[in-house]
Amino acid sequence: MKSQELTYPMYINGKQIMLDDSFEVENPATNEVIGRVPNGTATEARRAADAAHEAFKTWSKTSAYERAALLESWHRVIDERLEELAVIMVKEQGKPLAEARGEMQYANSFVKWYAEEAKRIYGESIPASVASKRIMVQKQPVGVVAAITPWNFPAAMITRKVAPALAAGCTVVIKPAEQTPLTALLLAECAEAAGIPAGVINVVTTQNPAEVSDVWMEDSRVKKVTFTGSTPIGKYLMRKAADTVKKVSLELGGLAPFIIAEDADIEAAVKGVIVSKFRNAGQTCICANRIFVHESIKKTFLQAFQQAVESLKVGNGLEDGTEIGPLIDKAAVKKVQAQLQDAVSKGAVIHGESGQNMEKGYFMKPVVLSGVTDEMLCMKEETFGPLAPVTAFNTDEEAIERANDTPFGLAAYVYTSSLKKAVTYSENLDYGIVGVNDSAPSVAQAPFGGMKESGLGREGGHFGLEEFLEVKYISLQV
Ligand SMILES: NC(=O)c1ccc[n+]([C@@H]2O[C@H](COP(=O)([O-])OP(=O)(O)OC[C@H]3O[C@@H](n4cnc5c(N)ncnc54)[C@H](O)[C@@H]3O)[C@@H](O)[C@H]2O)c1
Ligand SMILES: N[C@@H](CC=O)C(=O)O
Repeated sequence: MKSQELTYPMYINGKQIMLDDSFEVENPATNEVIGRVPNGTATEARRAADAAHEAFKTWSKTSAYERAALLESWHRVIDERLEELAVIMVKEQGKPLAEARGEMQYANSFVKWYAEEAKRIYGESIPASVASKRIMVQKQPVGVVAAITPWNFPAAMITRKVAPALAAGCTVVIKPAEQTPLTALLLAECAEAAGIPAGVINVVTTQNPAEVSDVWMEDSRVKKVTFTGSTPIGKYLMRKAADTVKKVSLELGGLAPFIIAEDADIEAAVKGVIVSKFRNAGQTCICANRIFVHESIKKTFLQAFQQAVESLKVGNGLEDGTEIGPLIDKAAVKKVQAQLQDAVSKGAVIHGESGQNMEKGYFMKPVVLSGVTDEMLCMKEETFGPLAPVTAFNTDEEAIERANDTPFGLAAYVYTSSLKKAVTYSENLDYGIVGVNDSAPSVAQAPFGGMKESGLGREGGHFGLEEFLEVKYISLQV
């Protein structure tokens, strides 16, 4: 169904670029086309890399204070246009408006934090072994950065990369996900309004991601690729990066265990798991994917959990009170349904109403499953949807072993009232992020990222800035 077909230009070297070929952006709640964007090709990818390369020559030489001031200004403009950004995000991505506002605040917190951090890129002076020498260590920007981002957090996954890159003195070429290009383009418009010079931020929209990214991966002027998305595409980009030995940061898939120990505060655990499991309709890389509950409290937990899940309102993200929006597309719904069918065919039990679709849009009601075993697909593959599989465990050792038995290692959660258990779990879970009695750990100042096949490098905090800096050692004979 078509309603409004405004075409939004992409953004290269401070210019708005339109192409004859464009593609539709769909509202996953209504199936309406909410706009079109240019279908960029290798030509636009090259133009963007040329612009970023040229802009790097001057941007990398600006003072940290100039870059900080421009990032502060970007933060101000985003803040002024926050509601507009949140609404466009709901329309193209589907999340409830309150969550979209929350994402915009989270996204903008990276811009603010790295505006401040730009001024703290310190070098070092190291004592030399002879009196006639001085050892100096400087930090320099790596160069042009290619940023490839997913649809689930259309703003935050961009600012979490671009703000530290700019603070370090790098310039960027961005390829947003084809499902959610509008938020990215609006962020670039805000950057231009903030006075960030032409060529420093470039956005190429495309329906052919490999065509665009291949140009950047083969271009030796692009010194770094920073990617958030699925593990298979992350591995593909890592292989491609090898030819020109680019620096690589990867934020990939997860399979988060959510462990509720026998001494947990059940009410807090239910609240925590609701926040973790159903944020963005379950389409968050750190969403609880596998819920492990101690056998002794399983019955009480399941009852309270089911009751809380039944009260969640599913609907269009722009309607008041909506807590769960649609999934991003038909393929996403099919994937979750396949996991549900697989689990039921292997003996899992559905609690309450099962997850049928609504009339329009890619909606799915949240589903709670019990009697789940580790052989079921939902315990092995990232779900990315509102399916909550619950399994019981008997000892902490068993929970840790089963939680670690996966190639993924992004986020894990444990609810307990014992300090000893909190320490044992957090030290033994092979995950980059562990939330202890905390189901919402993401903040701008902390290192976000995964172990094993969940990624390489960290975003956020001073760790996130170092990913965009080279270390240069200068040996000075005086
Ligand atoms: N670890 C994190 O911080 C984090 C954050 C958000 C999402 N994710 C993960 O992202 C996945 C969901 O996002 P998705 O479905 O958009 O992932 P995806 O890998 O399909 O797409 C991510 C980006 O890669 C692009 N892409 C796809 N094929 C490509 C190719 N051949 N070459 C270059 N680029 C290509 C897409 O256009 C998009 O921009 C989940 O696995 C989720 O866990 C991880
Ligand atoms: N939601 C994550 C990003 C991955 O989906 C975050 O909390 O930053």
